[in-house]
Amino acid sequence: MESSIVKSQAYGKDRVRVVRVVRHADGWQEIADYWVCCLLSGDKFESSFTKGDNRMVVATDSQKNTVYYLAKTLPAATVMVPEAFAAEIASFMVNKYAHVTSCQVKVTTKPWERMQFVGKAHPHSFLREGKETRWTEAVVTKTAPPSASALTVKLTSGFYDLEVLKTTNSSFTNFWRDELTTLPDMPDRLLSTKVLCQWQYLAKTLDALKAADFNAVYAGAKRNTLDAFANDPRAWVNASVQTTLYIMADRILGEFAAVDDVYYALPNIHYFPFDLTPFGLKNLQADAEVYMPIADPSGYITATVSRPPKARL
Ligand SMILES: O=c1[nH]c(=O)c2[nH]c(=O)[nH]c2[nH]1
Repeated sequence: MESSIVKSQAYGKDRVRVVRVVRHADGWQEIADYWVCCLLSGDKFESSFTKGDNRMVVATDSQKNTVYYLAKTLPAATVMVPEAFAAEIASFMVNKYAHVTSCQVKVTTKPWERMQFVGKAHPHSFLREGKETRWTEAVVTKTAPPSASALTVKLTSGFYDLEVLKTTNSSFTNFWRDELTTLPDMPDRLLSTKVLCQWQYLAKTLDALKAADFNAVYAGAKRNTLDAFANDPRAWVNASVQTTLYIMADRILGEFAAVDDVYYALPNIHYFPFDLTPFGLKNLQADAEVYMPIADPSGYITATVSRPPKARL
């Protein structure tokens, strides 16, 4: 047992709940509401796993305190953008502790929407809609530990649980057929999915990342997801989930040069027309009007899409 080696380790605090309010002089207020996960790694922590030696362990309680400390002391504009906040927390940790070689910070948020009254935005009241969850993860690593002079950053952002449904313009036909096939061609069907979308930023330094407009990319990823799903005619010709996924990702890469690749996981939440022929009613294929949603099992279509090698800088 004692000869076993620790292949990898990371420890810290998960689900740190922090709410930051920004109060402007004219009464306009903003809110950010986060769950933060902060994890540290470094060889010096190995003995805490293998030898019960905690001397180098920065308590997870102190890591939690740091998140609140930075939420107060960083510029408000940084704290209000999840990507910027995550990258700053991770850099702070690797800069402050020589024995921390890498820090991974994940910030998750269910955004509060500002209330609107007769088209007028309320200055300080918000509404939580049951919409998608936004998250980001910054991993800051020292390239020449213990010095923090050279840092690389891997920044990934995304959203999940964006539920969508369309009642036509989806199909699944001409698929492989053999003795195990029972599904008929579906030239027109309901399509419903719970979108998970994530993208990686091309830039690998904190300075280069500062140029990216993270909120615009997030809004654009969501807009392209919805627009491809509902409106892109390319997704109607051979309108499988696979085709729809590729078009969504291709549009994001086309719009945002800062994005290196895009990953989607799209469950195909089946809505099957209910067979009413025993009651003398036509409800299949072109006659379908009454459906039975099937929670389990669902299809599950995933892909990571990037630019062709020559198009990457
Ligand atoms: O869009 C789809 N892709 C599939 O791979 C598949 N398989 C299936 O049974 N239905 C569907 N729909």
